[in-house]
Amino acid sequence: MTGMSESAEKQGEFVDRRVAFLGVGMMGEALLSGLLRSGDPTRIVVSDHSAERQAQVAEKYGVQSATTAEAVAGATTVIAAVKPPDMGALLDEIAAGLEPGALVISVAAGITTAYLEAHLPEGTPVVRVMPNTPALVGEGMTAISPGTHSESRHLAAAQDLLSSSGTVISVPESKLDTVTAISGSGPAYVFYVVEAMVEAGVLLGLPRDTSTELVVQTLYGAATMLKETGDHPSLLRERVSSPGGTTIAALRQLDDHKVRAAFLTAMEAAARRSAELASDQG
Ligand SMILES: NC(=O)C1=CN([C@@H]2O[C@H](COP(=O)(O)OP(=O)(O)OC[C@H]3O[C@@H](n4cnc5c(N)ncnc54)[C@H](OP(=O)(O)O)[C@@H]3O)[C@@H](O)[C@H]2O)C=CC1
Ligand SMILES: O=C(O)[C@@H]1CCC=N1
Repeated sequence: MTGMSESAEKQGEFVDRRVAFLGVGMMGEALLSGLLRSGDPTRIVVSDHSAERQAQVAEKYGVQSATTAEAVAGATTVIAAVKPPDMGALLDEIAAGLEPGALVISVAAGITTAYLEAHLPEGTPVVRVMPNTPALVGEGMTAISPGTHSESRHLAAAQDLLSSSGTVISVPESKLDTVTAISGSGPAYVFYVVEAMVEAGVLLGLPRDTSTELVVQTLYGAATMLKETGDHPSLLRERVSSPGGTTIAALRQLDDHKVRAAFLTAMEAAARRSAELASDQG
């Protein structure tokens, strides 16, 4: 520990010395990759049920690899990135080995802070977060909510850690199932739309790589316009739709096929499923 972090710790700040990732599947790897954009690989350790996966990720990112117990020993922050049904067993496995004062961050959909706290030693600070996979390229969207024993310094530490992988906002935990439905699962809806548009290009006779380039750059350009101008999407859509033109002809078909309603129903289903995942764990 440096002299500077010692004095920060004495002043009651949360000093993050070692971060353990438990579970480095799709989401764990995305967050790890984001964290390494500003973090020091020597203070990160990864562990996974799959020894092959653990070794592969450790080698790719130049971080330490360890068993779950070894990873947790000495960790000031533990990031639990296993599937919701695996969370209870993981928490029970690590509870006894957690360092006093260690912060536990869970990324699992639906798993509440109350559930996390019930499986960890009394007083453990926990933060429930809902990230998304664009964290892999530093463009993630993460919402965070504190548990009962999480103080502002813990929330700030979680925010600091996750901000290297993109934007971070704080929301009440009651909103996290909705966040999961919108931004957590959101990249999948976007990829689905991209697939459909690429297929349309192929149907209309374009080579697949040309169609893909057209769609991906269009998506990137449209997202950048939304972000940089701050204009309402309806306004931006209207600017593309010439009277009697091509765009309005297509949009009419999307309305006829109730695509907007389908999106609303789909995201309601995702939010409902997130809430069910909590009750599935008892
Ligand atoms: N994928 C996404 O876009 C997002 C996922 N999430 C959340 O992230 C979590 C992980 O999802 P995702 O990365 O997609 O899932 P993955 O299945 O890709 O990754 C989970 C990894 O954890 C391993 N694992 C299971 N139990 C343990 C354990 N006790 N100790 C160490 N490793 C373990 C699994 O190994 P094995 O397969 O061998 O069991 C697997 O390699 C989920 O809770 C999900 O809700 C949140 C936001 C977005
Ligand atoms: O599909 C899931 O359950 C996870 C949570 C959000 C994105 N992927």
